[in-house]
Amino acid sequence: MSIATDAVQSRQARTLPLRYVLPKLLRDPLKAFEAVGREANGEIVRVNVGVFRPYLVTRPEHAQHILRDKAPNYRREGLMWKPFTRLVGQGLASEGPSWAFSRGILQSVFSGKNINAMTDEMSSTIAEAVDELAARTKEQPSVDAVTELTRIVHRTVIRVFFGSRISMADAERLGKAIHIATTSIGARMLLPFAPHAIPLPGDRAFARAVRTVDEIMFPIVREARRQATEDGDVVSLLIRARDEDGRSFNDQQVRDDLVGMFVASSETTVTALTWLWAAIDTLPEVSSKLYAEVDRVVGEEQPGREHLDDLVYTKMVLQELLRMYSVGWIVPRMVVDDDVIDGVRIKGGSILVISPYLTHRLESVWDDPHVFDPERFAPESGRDRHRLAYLAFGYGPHACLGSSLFTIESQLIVSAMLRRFRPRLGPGARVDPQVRLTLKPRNRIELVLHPKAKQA
Ligand code: HEM
Repeated sequence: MSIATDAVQSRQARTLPLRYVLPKLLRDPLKAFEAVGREANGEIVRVNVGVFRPYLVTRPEHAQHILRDKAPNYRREGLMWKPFTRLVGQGLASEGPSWAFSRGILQSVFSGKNINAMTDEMSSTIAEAVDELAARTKEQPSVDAVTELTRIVHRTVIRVFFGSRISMADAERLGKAIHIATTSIGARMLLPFAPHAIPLPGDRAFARAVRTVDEIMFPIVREARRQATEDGDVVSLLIRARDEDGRSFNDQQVRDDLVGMFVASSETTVTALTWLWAAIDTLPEVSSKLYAEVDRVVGEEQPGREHLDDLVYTKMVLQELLRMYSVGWIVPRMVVDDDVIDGVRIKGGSILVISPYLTHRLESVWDDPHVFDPERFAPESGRDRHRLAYLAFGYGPHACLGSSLFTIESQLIVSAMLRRFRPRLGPGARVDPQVRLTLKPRNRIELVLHPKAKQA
């Protein structure tokens, strides 16, 4: 389908009124969001949520217009990003030349042979962490999924990012400080117009957490620059990296983008892997196929680079997981100049939200979208789908830089866990998504790590 952009024949977007949205929004925000998606039915609408009326975009063709064809007109900035830059600086979370510089450097670091070296580091770290978990849960197999997956993912990310440049104690402090910073920022993001002179809940915790991050990060970066080694940890890679014009990062930029990547990579991965066990718990056909693949491909070995190509079904399950539980459930943009998309006028200066969560539930795009079915991602299927039918990692100039790292890390974590356990949800565990910066489980998810029987 081509997108008509003719201003003369254009019309206003239909607005879904506050009285329609608000009661549902208060009862259950995600259900309300789904109801809004059904009502919009692929059309571009404005959603009246009181203080502002963002455009909501769900159709793949419309998303392509925004994320790729006219990307410069839809900037990933806006008031809601401002507080975030105090934690991650002016590189990745900004737009324009400083973002392009960061993106160029990071793209060169997170590619090709560096990813292979990172995979080897991840493989041994994950195996160690899961073996420790197995030893700890011998007597008491019931655990909190988020706590244990956070342990595994943080340890892995910290090893890949810092190598041996950080002590265990500082690694733990850093993980905690970044967690506090990202969770205490909520009020500022919800009230983007509030001046900084007016204190908001979370401000002090946020400022303390950022100070802790700086106290840990700057000495590591300075020491790595002084030593100038050829090591493969991300700190060293960032210090050595050059963009196309031969420019390199200063210490502040290394610190900022490391923190940015840590934030982008940790919570997303933990949340996705928490959903996994919940999603397959009631689907014996999916789980037994997954177990059989891991048993056949990995068996008793330590999951590593050599197994990845054969963990095909595991990868399909992860793709389907991010279709149904799109951790990045909305992708917001600021509209720069007036535009017309498919006959609908879009006003410059307004906010527009693309929703992977809703795109992934469009009946016109996906067969039985509410059914968890990894076969949609079988190597031979899905050829007739629009490229942007699947938006889990965004698209265009801002597309996720960590999608391959996520897939590799998750294939390794899932297979390392299935080498030791048959995880099941605890009795009475409820799986209820909650909308935050990412789509998270509302309640504690208890996992029972039944030990896997030894293979004959
Ligand atoms: C479940 C895992 C993940 C999901 C669902 C996810 C999703 C996304 C999405 C939707 C975007 C696009 C945002 C936009 O267009 O505004 C994005 C951007 C980004 N992601 Fe991920 N991501 C994941 C894991 C990772 C990992 C592991 C890393 C790093 C190692 C990472 C690094 C980034 C970065 C740096 C960007 C910003 C790129 C830019 O603005 O140029 N992500 N991610």
